[in-house]
Amino acid sequence: MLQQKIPATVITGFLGAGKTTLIRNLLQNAGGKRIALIINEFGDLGVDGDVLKGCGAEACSEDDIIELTNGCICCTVADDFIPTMSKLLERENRPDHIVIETSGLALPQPLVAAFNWPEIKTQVTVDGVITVVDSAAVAAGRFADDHDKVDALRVEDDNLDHESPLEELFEDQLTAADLIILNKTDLIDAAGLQIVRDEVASRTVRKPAMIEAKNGEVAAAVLLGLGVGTEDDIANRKSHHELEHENGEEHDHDEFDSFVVELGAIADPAAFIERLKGVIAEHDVLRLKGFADVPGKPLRLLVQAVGSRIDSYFERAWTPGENRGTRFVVIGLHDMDEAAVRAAIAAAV
Ligand SMILES: Nc1nc2c(ncn2[C@@H]2O[C@H](COP(=O)(O)OP(=O)(O)OP(=O)(O)O)[C@@H](O)[C@H]2O)c(=O)[nH]1
Repeated sequence: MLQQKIPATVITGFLGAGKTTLIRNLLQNAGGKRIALIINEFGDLGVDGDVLKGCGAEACSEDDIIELTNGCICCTVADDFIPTMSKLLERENRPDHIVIETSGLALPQPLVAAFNWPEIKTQVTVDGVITVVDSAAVAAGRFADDHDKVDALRVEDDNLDHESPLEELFEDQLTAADLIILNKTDLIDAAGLQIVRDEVASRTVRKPAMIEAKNGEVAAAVLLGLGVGTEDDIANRKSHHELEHENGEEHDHDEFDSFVVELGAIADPAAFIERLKGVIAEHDVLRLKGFADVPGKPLRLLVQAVGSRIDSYFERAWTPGENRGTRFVVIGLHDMDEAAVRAAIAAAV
């Protein structure tokens, strides 16, 4: 008998938009579905996988969480993603649904196109691409901040086809969407939300449905079961890169850079976080996340910065034998001064 194809949902969206938060909520409310999760992160510290392990054990045990850390999923489709999917599909106990969290810097298009590879196409279909949007960042003009500058340059140079890397990526992730989640609505008012709706709508010609959310609280029935089969429509959702390089030139992430900072214990987390806000603003760090060792505390402190908005909470106990320490991944544009940022973060302790 022919096996039914397993539906796979791709969750994308810029750095810090709330993808992991949405998935955590989904795993905790999966309604009996067994979900396999493939997580891809930019930067050498598997924070998202760590945050998700154990949070929805019934829907997704630790074995069902697979981390792809070898670069952005859109560039490692052949070497990483396809072999991972093949292994997953060989398992005796196949999942009901597969959820893939792309890195915040990934283009979803090459990933979705991979579902047309023969070894995948017969067994899995893309249920839909869900793009999570940080509404507060959009309302603050985060993805359009170079607009005037770029427009002015365009007047001088007709050949200019590049927007800012943030803006391009933002549009590419929206272009791929079957459903757009306007997340973080708690951080903006009604007028701000209207600006976000208009801004997001103006950046996609296909006009997928948009729903509002805070803390990624969206019912599993809304997220899963879109039934689109996105892989069959991927030719209509070309990224800027594909439009500009129809000759097949390789896409890369040269515009962005990341590194890991290791520090000693943080004795006064509140003061550290206040100082960190200043460092992030001064150096235009896009994203910082990781765990801190606070002396005298049995739990590790999760620190999450998206721009200079920082959340932190004690997350779980350090396990016996685990190396207590403070480690953060820092992500910024490629011209970020790594040495200066490292020094400034160290000085903030
Ligand atoms: N105020 C507010 N904060 C949110 C909301 N959703 C997520 N966050 C916070 O935003 C930060 C980033 O959330 P994540 O879910 O890790 O974002 P992400 O998209 O997975 O991040 P990357 O994988 O690094 O790209 C965390 O501190 C979350 O607690 C929301 O709706 N409102």
